[in-house]
Amino acid sequence: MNIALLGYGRMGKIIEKIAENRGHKVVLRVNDDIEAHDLSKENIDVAIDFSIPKAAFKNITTCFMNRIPVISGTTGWLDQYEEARKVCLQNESGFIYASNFSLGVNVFFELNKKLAGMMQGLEDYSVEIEEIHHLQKLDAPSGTAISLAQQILEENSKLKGWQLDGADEDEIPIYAKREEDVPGTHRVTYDSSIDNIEIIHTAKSRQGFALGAVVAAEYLRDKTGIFTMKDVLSDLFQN
Ligand SMILES: NC(=O)C1=CN([C@@H]2O[C@H](COP(=O)(O)OP(=O)(O)OC[C@H]3O[C@@H](n4cnc5c(N)ncnc54)[C@H](O)[C@@H]3O)[C@@H](O)[C@H]2O)C=CC1
Ligand SMILES: O=C(O)C1=N[C@H](C(=O)O)C[C@H](O)C1
Repeated sequence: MNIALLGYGRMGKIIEKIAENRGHKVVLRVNDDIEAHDLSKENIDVAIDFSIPKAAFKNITTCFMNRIPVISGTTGWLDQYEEARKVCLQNESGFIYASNFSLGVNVFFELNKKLAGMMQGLEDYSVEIEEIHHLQKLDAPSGTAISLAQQILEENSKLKGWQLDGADEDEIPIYAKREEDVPGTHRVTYDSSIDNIEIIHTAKSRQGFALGAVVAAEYLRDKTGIFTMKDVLSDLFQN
C-alpha cells in the first residue's frame, strides 16, 4: 500500500517505521501546505494525517477531493468534523477519525462507557477526568479526554457537558496537565465521601497510537464511507 503522511513529526516518523515493517511504502511526506504538493503524481492508496489542528481540515478534505481515503488522528479541529464528513461522502471517499488509535485506549473507552452506565444512578459520586501529556502538545483538553467525556454524557442524562479546569455541578470537569515526555495518560475518577473509583490508561510510548493508525489504514484502503475504530477492531477480531 502506498501511503502519504500528512504531518511528519513525532507520530508521522513512528508511523513510517511501522508501515514499512508491515510491507507498505511511504510515497509522500507533507509538513507544510498540502497545496504545495501534487497528490496525483504518486499512486497514493491512503493518507494518514497526524499534523496540527489548524491544518487538519484542509489536509483531509483536499485528499477527499482527490478520492484519497484518509486516516486522521490530529486532535483539536473537531468543530469542522461534520463538514469533513460531508466532503468525504460527496466525493465518495473514505474516512476514519479517532481521537486515539491505540487498541488499549479503545478497550478503555468500552470500560468507561460500562462504568458510566453503572454509576449514573449513584448520586453520591461526582465524576472528573484528568489527562497528562508532554509539554509540546498544542491542544487542551486532549481529544481522548473529550471522547471520554462524551461517552459519559451519553450514559448520564443529569450531566449536561464538560469544562476544562473546573465545572458547574451538572458538568464534567476535565483537568489537563503538561509534563515533560509523557506520551498520554487518562484517568476517570468517581469520588464520594466514602470512597473513590478510578480507571486509568497510561501509554508507555507512541507505538500503540501509530500501530493502530496503520491497521486502520489497511482496513480503509479500498473502502468508501465513514468508519470508526470500532469497525476496525470488529474486523480485526473476526479475522
Ligand atoms: N489519535 C491518536 O491516536 C493520536 C493523536 N495525536 C495527535 O496527532 C497530532 C500530531 O502529533 P505529533 O506527531 O505528536 O505532533 P508533531 O508536532 O510532532 O507533528 C506535527 C507535524 O505536522 C507538521 N505540520 C505543520 N503544518 C502542517 C501542514 N499544513 N500540513 C501537514 N503537516 C504540517 C509539523 O511540521 C510537524 O512535523 C496532534 O494533533 C496530536 O494530538 C498524537 C498521538 C496519538
Ligand atoms: O498529542 C498527543 O501526544 C496525543 N494526542 C491525542 C489526544 O489528544 O488525545 C492522543 C494521545 O493521548 C496522544
